[in-house]
Amino acid sequence: MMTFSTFFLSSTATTYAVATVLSLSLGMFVYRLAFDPLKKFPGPVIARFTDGYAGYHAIRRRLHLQTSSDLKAYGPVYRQGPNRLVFNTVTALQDIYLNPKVTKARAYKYSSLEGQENLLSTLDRQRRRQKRKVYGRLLSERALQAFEPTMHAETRVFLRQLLAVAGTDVPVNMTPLCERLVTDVSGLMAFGHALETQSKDDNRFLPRAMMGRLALANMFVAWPTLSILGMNKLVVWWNKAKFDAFRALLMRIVSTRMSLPKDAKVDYYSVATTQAVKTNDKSAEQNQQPLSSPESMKELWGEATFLVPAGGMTTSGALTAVFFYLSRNPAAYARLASEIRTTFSSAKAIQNGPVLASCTYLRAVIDESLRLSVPTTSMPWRERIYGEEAANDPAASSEPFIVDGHVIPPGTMVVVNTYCIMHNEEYFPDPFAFRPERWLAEDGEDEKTFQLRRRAFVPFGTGEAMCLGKGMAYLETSLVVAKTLWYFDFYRAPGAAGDLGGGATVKTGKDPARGRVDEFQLYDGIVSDHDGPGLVFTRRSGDAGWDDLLDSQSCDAVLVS
Ligand code: HEM
Repeated sequence: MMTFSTFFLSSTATTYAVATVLSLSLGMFVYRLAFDPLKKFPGPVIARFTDGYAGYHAIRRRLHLQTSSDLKAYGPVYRQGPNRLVFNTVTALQDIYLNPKVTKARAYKYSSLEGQENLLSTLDRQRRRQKRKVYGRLLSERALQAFEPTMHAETRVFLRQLLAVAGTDVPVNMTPLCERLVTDVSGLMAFGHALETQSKDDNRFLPRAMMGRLALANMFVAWPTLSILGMNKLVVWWNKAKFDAFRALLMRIVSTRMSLPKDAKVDYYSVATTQAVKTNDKSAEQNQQPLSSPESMKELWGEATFLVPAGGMTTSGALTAVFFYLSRNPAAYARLASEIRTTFSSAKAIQNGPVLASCTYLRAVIDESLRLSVPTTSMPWRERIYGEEAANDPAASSEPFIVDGHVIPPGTMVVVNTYCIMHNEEYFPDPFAFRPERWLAEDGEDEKTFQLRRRAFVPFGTGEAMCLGKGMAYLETSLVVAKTLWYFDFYRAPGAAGDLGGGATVKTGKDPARGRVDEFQLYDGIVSDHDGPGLVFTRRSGDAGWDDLLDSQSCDAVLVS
């Protein structure tokens, strides 16, 4: 039984605790309202006190939509968290991402769910440069040339699946189909591993598992307090079976590859190890020696958790967006189909080179789809260099950090969101309309306006963390779209199956920001998720040279249920 003295002591302790919390909260409240260096910036009141505002919308996978409507409400700069500012101009892009004294924000470290280190979560600039060098070699033009036959082979499997349903009126959900294609390409590029998700069931959980992880990572970057409170561990524990399966598969891929000689395949593994020797970098060489040690295994697995989704899920977003917009814009569809069918003489002739590059309408369709439904809606937060780096560069620290004419206080994170700037009416009039012609300068527009639009087009980011896979993404998307149009015609499926992927459907619910039926819907994540479109395929008229595909083994397309 509680004695009077223990009751008195505990109630006194409780009173002190409550009083302390209350005064700290009151102090914080007064500071945020009266003395906070960011107090002049507009924004939702709650965002002055907590990252929970952005976190809430990230959890609901609509942070890009909320950011877009907040920018309309508050103007071209607003405060999204206690130390976060969102901008939306091309000058801000330049001031932030092309400033050598600005670096990836510390919030990126929360993108690592299980403590693994990879290019995405690495903050040290020296280490990032080393890692980017390896990725740069893997994704160089020469390496892509060597890898192109693999892309063709995987695309053939994809086309065979379409062939199996062509003419049947059975609707195909393009999301799983495209995800499997790009996951297989990505697995081969990363570790020379045939995941075979297109043709077999075993590893088919992988694309969805990757998407789930990328959504969680995005949530923790938006609201780091969740991670600090250990929610990331709770999420991993709660989804143990899924995390274990994902980890086991990637570990298997990595260890299988490590058991082969490094030059057995042209992939990330061979490039990473060769790089260590070529650079004559002592530490890299030392790292290379114990490649079978757990340390290297851990490092490779960490990189795999970035590389496989970065190389795959992004391109799946691009492909599905192109299929969605083409199926809803008959004039653009007809012009592109004609371009492909008159430029090439056979499906085999569709390959990387000057002829593919001459398909300017194809490129315009891809760019307009990337603009409207960008595969990475996440916020690429940046901040001014800090810590040791800042200490070693006193000149940089003494210069003010200015974005769009605003002096940014130290420790503030700044961002331009790709979805928002690519829907900014100032650069893209009628921003939700699908108009590939924007990219062809066909409407007699002046050069200055056209160039400004190009500067605002940043689906691959800009600056020192800019995408290194841009060439691969354009090549893969161009090959798949061109070959599909070479063999087939496709249409929006009738009924509810045809609504898949657009706004104002059962899936998008009553969210007013998801009311545009002709906008391919994105679900915010480090890589944005999507579903659909639901399409019906037929063999196209004329001689498409079917022999190349007719030797097809059994196919297994993904139908809209
Ligand atoms: C349409 C497809 C793609 C889109 C829209 C896209 C978009 C992006 C964006 C926006 C970034 C910058 C992130 C930031 O600033 O924090 C990025 C970085 C990167 N992407 Fe892509 N990407 C695509 C395809 C690919 C492919 C196929 C690869 C191949 C592996 C790839 C590899 C990378 C790498 C290595 C980085 C650098 C990350 C860093 O330095 O932190 N991407 N990508």
